[in-house]
Amino acid sequence: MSTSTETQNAAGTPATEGPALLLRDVVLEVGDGDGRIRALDEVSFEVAPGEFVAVIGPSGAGKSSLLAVAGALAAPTSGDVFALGQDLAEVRRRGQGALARFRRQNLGFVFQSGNLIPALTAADQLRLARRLGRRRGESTPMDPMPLLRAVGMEHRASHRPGQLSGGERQRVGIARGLANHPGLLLVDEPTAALDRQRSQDIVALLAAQAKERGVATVMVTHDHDVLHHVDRVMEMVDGRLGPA
Ligand SMILES: Nc1ncnc2c1ncn2[C@@H]1O[C@H](COP(=O)(O)OP(=O)(O)OP(=O)(O)O)[C@@H](O)[C@H]1O
Repeated sequence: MSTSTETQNAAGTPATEGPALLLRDVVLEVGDGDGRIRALDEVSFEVAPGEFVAVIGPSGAGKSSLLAVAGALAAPTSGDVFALGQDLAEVRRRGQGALARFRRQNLGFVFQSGNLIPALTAADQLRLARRLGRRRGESTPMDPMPLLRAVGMEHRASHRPGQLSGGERQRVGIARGLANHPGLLLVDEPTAALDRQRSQDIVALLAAQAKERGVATVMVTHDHDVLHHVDRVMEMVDGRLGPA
């Protein structure tokens, strides 16, 4: 079910007047028995449509856990998570299939080193993502070229990941993350495998896409040199999130 403010745009993506991501008093406990810890400790967090937020913090602070909860990959122990106006607990109650569909159709993920499928060309990475995220009644094959052009990779459309540089793979990974017109893009350490200049280019690209497409973007990073590209920096320490 959706919140009362929700409408559907032409692409079928839920569009809300409220935040693209809302976490309220979220606790995530992980591990067993005595080893049980709070990876997220009463986290409250809002991201507006088109806003680009960086999350920094030491190793083990809970940054990946935050992305997992926001991306419907992990259920919080307590607290509420709304993505694009949808209560993820409610989507989860409809079953794993509904949850996976919601994720594929509405959320985008970008991983550390692109995480591309080795056998597919850059264009086919996007086509596959689009197919997997397609909504009922949508059948038109996707033209991957506009998106590849947007990330400066049109000239590499028929290259496979093994024929691309680290920065190029990351660009294709970003294009793939945007293939289903997500309202929320979750990005995990996008510059980990890149040199300084490429890191700047990639994060500038994410910032431009957030603004052009109105996609709320949450980026976990250790790279303090790229923070001038984002709208807001949050810091995670021992499972607690606050302004940096
Ligand atoms: N499945 C799990 N079982 C037990 N402990 C876990 C599990 N997942 C995460 N943790 C613990 O939860 C805490 C938060 O982990 P998380 O991966 O979210 O941190 P992080 O800030 O992303 O770290 P890094 O920057 O090193 O990737 C850590 O102490 C981690 O060891």
